[in-house]
Amino acid sequence: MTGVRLVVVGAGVVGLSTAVCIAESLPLCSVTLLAQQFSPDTTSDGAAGIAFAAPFPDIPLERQRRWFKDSFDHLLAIAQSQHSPDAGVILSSGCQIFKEVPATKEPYWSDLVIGFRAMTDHELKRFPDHKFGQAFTTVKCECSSYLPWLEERFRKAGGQVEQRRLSSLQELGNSFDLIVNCSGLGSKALVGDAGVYPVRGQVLKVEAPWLTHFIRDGDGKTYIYPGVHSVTIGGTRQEEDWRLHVDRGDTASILERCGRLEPSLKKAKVLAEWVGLRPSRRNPRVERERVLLQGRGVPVVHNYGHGGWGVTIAWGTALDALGLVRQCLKEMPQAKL
Ligand SMILES: Cc1cc2nc3c(=O)[nH]c(=O)nc-3n(C[C@H](O)[C@H](O)[C@H](O)COP(=O)(O)OP(=O)(O)OC[C@H]3O[C@@H](n4cnc5c(N)ncnc54)[C@H](O)[C@@H]3O)c2cc1C
Ligand SMILES: O=C([O-])CC(=O)C(=O)O
Repeated sequence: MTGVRLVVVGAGVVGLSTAVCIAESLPLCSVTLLAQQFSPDTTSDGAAGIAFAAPFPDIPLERQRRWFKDSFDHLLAIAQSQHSPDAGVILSSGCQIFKEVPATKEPYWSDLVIGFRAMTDHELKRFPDHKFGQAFTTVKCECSSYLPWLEERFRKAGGQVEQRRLSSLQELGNSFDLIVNCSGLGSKALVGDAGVYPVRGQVLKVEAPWLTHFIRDGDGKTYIYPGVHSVTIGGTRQEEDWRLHVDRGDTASILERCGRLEPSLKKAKVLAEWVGLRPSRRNPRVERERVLLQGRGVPVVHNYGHGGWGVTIAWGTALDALGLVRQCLKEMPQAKL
């Protein structure tokens, strides 16, 4: 065998990041990216794409910091390069505000973003319902540009692309030596993971070019994120809600809540409405196992379950997945790397 046949399942931000990391680092492997949906039809495409995260309960904070830092540094380098317009990655400054002072005033990533500080009383006067705030500069990664940009990078590294829905990993057993599963919410059925569940999110894209700074309520339900072509305003966090259609009640509630934070939004034209299902899990699953496929033990590296923070940590978890792929390859005596 001249090279290992590797397949990455899933072409959202997690799958594409993982596929690029593997194809660029392991040029002697043949890498196929297989997915039912590609950009612009993935969950990742509609995400606001702000680099921001809440901690997962059972993953050591050092590992989460590494995921955040590797991703942030990767995105920051793009935002500060000539690739920024094509890749849709920009710097974004703004604030997160809280109605009650939070127990943790500094999130674990406060020293990884730029210029993190507590807001002054003077700055908070703009938000009379809020008592505490954090100001910082982060990156905003717009996946409707970023995913096609990554896909081109993947193809340039020799990767191949196939559009197909899998009912079971068994369908891959004969064609591939190593499977990387980045199927997000699809993992619930594809690998029978009962711990995966949807958290429905609805957002609006509005025209308000005068807004340049983001505002996020610490409750995670109301946010205003100015972007390259429009402002994303949201949102909802509805657990176990599989509805993919726009809910009129949610639209009215988003406009009302965001208009209270930023009254000028009442003058903004609504350009689009969008619903996505966050691929949620108590903790993301970034680990390997061996699965019996058509009588053959095939290594599977999992990388899914990023919930509301997939754009933020995709590159970091992709590097971890690459490390797991390398471990699997070391155990294949015939593999040439
Ligand atoms: C409203 C909203 C706003 C958000 N804002 C942010 C934000 O500001 N910052 C942030 O970091 N995150 C945000 N997120 C979260 C982010 O969108 C997700 O964490 C991220 O998109 C997950 O990426 P993924 O690649 O795992 O999944 P997806 O993008 O859903 O991709 C899954 C891929 O797997 C494929 N697949 C699944 N099952 C199968 C199968 N059986 N056969 C073949 N292919 C299959 C799909 O077709 C698709 O290609 C937001 C989410 C929502 C809903
Ligand atoms: O929470 C946010 O600020 C944006 C986000 O990640 C989401 O809606 O999932």
